[in-house]
Amino acid sequence: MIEVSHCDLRYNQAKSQVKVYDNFNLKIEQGESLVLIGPSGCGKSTLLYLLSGLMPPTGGEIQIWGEPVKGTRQKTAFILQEYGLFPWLNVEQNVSLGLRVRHMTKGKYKVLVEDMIQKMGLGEVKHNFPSQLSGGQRQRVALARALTLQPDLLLMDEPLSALDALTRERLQTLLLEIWQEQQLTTVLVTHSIEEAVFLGSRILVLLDGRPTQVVGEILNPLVGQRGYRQTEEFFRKTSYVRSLLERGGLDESAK
Ligand SMILES: Nc1ncnc2c1ncn2[C@@H]1O[C@H](COP(=O)(O)OP(=O)(O)OP(=O)(O)O)[C@@H](O)[C@H]1O
Repeated sequence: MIEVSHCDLRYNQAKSQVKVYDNFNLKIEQGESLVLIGPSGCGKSTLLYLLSGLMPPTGGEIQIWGEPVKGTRQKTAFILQEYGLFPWLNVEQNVSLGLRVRHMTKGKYKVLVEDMIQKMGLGEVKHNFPSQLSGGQRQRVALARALTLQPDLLLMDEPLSALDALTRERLQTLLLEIWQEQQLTTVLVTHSIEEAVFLGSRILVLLDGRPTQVVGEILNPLVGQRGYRQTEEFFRKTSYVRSLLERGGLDESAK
């Protein structure tokens, strides 16, 4: 289990401090696909940074599988909003980067990288540079690079937001397949209600308060079922998430 216990997080700004998290608690079970949704600035990315170990909490503790997080971990993969690809490396080199950094020999990583490139449908563009790829292809390269490292926790910050609607749906399906096949624990940030309900086995709706509050926690047991997007239950869940977000907005303006 992943446990965020009594965490505080404050940012120093020009003349004040922003208290984003105050005594925040969260548990994530192994194999869950947790989605974070909420208005801009409510603290979604900050929570990912805390889980990644890139940013220590100002108070409290985070444990992953019983181990306190004290900096980044090899088994946590983090996909950022702008893909994080190196423009001077081609697809193959970008995908193999993590393995090379870990000093895996070329003989070993070549096979793994080629497998992943094929799985992600990048075979035809493997010698291309990021500038020669579409947004969807770049996103698949970022995913491929993360997955070659066989993470046990995959964090994603709005990974599909820059894509056109159809490419986005295709990649949502790919993410779902990866999550189901590998029983990966994932935490994904999105602004899209449909994406949250399509991908999240649990959805946390956050409110832009100071500190951040969880205004809704929705279990979504049918996630991953064939044709889920077309069901009444899917529609019901998206309406519910929307109503929580709207109520959050109303509360905010009533302050
Ligand atoms: N490095 C920083 N220094 C100071 N304040 C910050 C810093 N990073 C974020 N903040 C503030 O903390 C709050 C939460 O930011 P965060 O990026 O986590 O929100 P978010 O929900 O991910 O937003 P978005 O949906 O726009 O990406 C915001 O008010 C933001 O202005």
